[in-house]
Amino acid sequence: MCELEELLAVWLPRQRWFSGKGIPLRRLRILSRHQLLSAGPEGPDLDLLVLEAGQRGTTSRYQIMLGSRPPRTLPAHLARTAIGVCQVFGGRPQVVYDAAHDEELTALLLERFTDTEPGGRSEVRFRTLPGARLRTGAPGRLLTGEQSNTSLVFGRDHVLKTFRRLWPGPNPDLELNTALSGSPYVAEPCGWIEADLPGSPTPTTLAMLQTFVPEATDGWVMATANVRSLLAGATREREAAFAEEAALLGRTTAEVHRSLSQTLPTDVLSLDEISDLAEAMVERLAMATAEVPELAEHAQSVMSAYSDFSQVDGPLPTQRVHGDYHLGQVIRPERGWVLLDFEGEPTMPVQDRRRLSNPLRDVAGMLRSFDYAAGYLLIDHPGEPDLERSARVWARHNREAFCRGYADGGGIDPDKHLVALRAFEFDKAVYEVLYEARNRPNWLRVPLDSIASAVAASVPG
Ligand SMILES: Nc1ncnc2c1ncn2[C@@H]1O[C@H](COP(=O)(O)OP(=O)(O)O)[C@@H](O)[C@H]1O
Ligand SMILES: O=P(O)(O)O[C@H]1O[C@H](CO)[C@@H](O[C@H]2O[C@H](CO)[C@@H](O)[C@H](O)[C@H]2O)[C@H](O)[C@H]1O
Repeated sequence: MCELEELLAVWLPRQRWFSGKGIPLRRLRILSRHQLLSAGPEGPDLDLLVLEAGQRGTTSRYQIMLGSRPPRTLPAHLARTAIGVCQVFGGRPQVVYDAAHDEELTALLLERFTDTEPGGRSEVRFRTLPGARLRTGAPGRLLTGEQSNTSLVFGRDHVLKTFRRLWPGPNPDLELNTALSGSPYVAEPCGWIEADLPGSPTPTTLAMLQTFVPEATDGWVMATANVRSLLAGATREREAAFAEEAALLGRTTAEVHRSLSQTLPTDVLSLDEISDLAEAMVERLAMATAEVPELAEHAQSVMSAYSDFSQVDGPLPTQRVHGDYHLGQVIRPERGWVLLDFEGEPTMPVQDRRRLSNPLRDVAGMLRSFDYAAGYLLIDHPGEPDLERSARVWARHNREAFCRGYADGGGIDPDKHLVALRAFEFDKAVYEVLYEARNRPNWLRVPLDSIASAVAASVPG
């Protein structure tokens, strides 16, 4: 390992967006380096690095924008982004840092889209979609939050989402947003950055440029504010107002599913394929139970839901879906709900995320999210049965409102497919158990408690 790789090997696993948490990092190497700016001896320089991280026999690729400046010249506000001091690619010692925080450098990324020959033959290409109108000049402000990727907002015009974990080929977020282009329910895509990477026959998407949707509140913030006010004694009218939002979200979801089914391929799962899907759910449960033993006490009941699903009266229609649908993926500007982040579950291999699926998978994701909003607020109120009852009633009302909206909007009626819905919900909750154990252990109770309640609700008597 070179010095820079050694520094990165310590820094990478500590990042919020590193998806291999909990598994030791065995190897790290810089797979490719693309110089985006070299400002001379005083710096700063900007390099786009693709790292290859080896863990437990598998390798994953991550993207970082590496800033470098002469030692002791890193502005104070960037001090906490420093990765270390080392010789960068054989040159003089430099302080290297995560350039996503450096507005002087991120402004340059947007400018690059307007270069007269954005495509060119370079290994990294800045592409724009036909008709996209770009407004440059604003610095790229980093969005903070619980993110799997890193997004930069330019003024009130654009968001550049840089994908941290890279998979070969087009990123599903770009693919689906492009298919939905023109829909009022997505943020209009404007372009993307792609690169030819070693070992990958098709270009890999590095980032996606979208229109910024101003003055929007995220669904998770709205939902948790509503539960919180209810627990603090707010009126039922306030709760009912949010249920209207849940119903509108259901209708919007159905509209988006319909558009996806009209513009991208669809299929039908045979009975054998449904059985295979149930088998994949069983495998995920086994993997999660090995990592989180508390799941074991519910495994039998969850398996029996999967077994019921494997025998449903097929065939089951499939199409491209969101894949990781929850309240944090939807924002609410004045015009109605807007759906974001069609990347699918960030830890799943891209070929699985591109697979056609039944739209009830997304319905189940959102239903889980209403449970989450209620359960999250109960973490700080253990042993308060009245609060728990109110929070659970809140979740039930919003789940019902969402399903009603979904069916009214022309989607499959979730109430008529309870066996499939139950299996998808369990599968999502199992995914969440793994996700929380690896990323936010003090949230682990939220999906575990949901599984326990769903299991208890199915026990006769
Ligand atoms: N086009 C947009 N307009 C307004 N806000 C956005 C836009 N895209 C993303 N955001 C904000 O950034 C957050 C994270 O975006 P998302 O695509 O979900 O990234 P990640 O994959 O990292 O979770 C969203 O929850 C939303 O608050
Ligand atoms: O939005 P991401 O693509 O980063 O999705 C991952 O992180 C989510 C958390 O940020 C996680 O969602 C879970 O927590 C949410 C509240 O923070 C809740 O609304 C979701 O229902 C719950 O699944 C998501 O699972 C994960 O893939």
